[in-house]
Amino acid sequence: MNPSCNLFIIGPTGAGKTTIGRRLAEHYGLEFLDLDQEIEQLCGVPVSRVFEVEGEAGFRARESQLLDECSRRRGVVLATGAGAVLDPANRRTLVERGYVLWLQATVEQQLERLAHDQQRPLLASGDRGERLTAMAQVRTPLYREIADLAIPGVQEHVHAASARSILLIDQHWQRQHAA
Ligand SMILES: Nc1ncnc2c1ncn2[C@@H]1O[C@H](COP(=O)(O)OP(=O)(O)O)[C@@H](O)[C@H]1O
Ligand SMILES: O=C(O)C1=C[C@@H](OP(=O)(O)O)[C@@H](O)[C@H](O)C1
Ligand SMILES: [Mg+2]
Repeated sequence: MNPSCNLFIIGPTGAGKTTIGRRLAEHYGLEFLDLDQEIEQLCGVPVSRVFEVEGEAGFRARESQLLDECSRRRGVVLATGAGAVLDPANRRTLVERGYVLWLQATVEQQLERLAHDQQRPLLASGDRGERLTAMAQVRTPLYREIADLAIPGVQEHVHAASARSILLIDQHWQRQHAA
């Protein structure tokens, strides 16, 4: 991977954007940034508190602002939040400023991985399976629209998922440069 290139990670909540993104950054010698963590640093409170105080609209405005700032850097792996693709301007930013990697996950995988997680405000109430299914209906076409490469969600450990992602990225990268 070209060290001046940015790698942007998109995909549904619980797909592993934060966890695997960090490992990809280590592997490629790039800096790791997580959009939610950038928002938490700026606001000094967890994302769930930003939703409580400013509502989803307030959170989205901060997300767009920080996406613009982070994506101007070079040589970063940036894990986005699952809803960052909802804004057309964010989608343009991602396409124009880096290589977009879509980590996929089924609703069953999401439910299992997030079973004990209370940090995702959009999953705090209601039936989680229904909410995740409804989110997927809206967001999957948007992920598809901007992804350079999709990594299928497979039942495996984080370590294996990271190694498989690296293999697929390298193959895709080599094909692009051979062409
Ligand atoms: N490919 C994977 N296989 C198994 N567990 C995973 C995988 N990716 C992530 N996880 C686990 O799922 C949880 C959510 O992962 P996270 O990286 O926060 O997802 P995201 O940032 O996409 O919402 C974490 O506990 C993480 O260890
Ligand atoms: O689905 C969403 O819109 C959100 C996903 C979260 O990130 P993850 O994808 O890391 O869970 C976080 O940005 C916020 O809670 C909103
Ligand atoms: Mg995350």
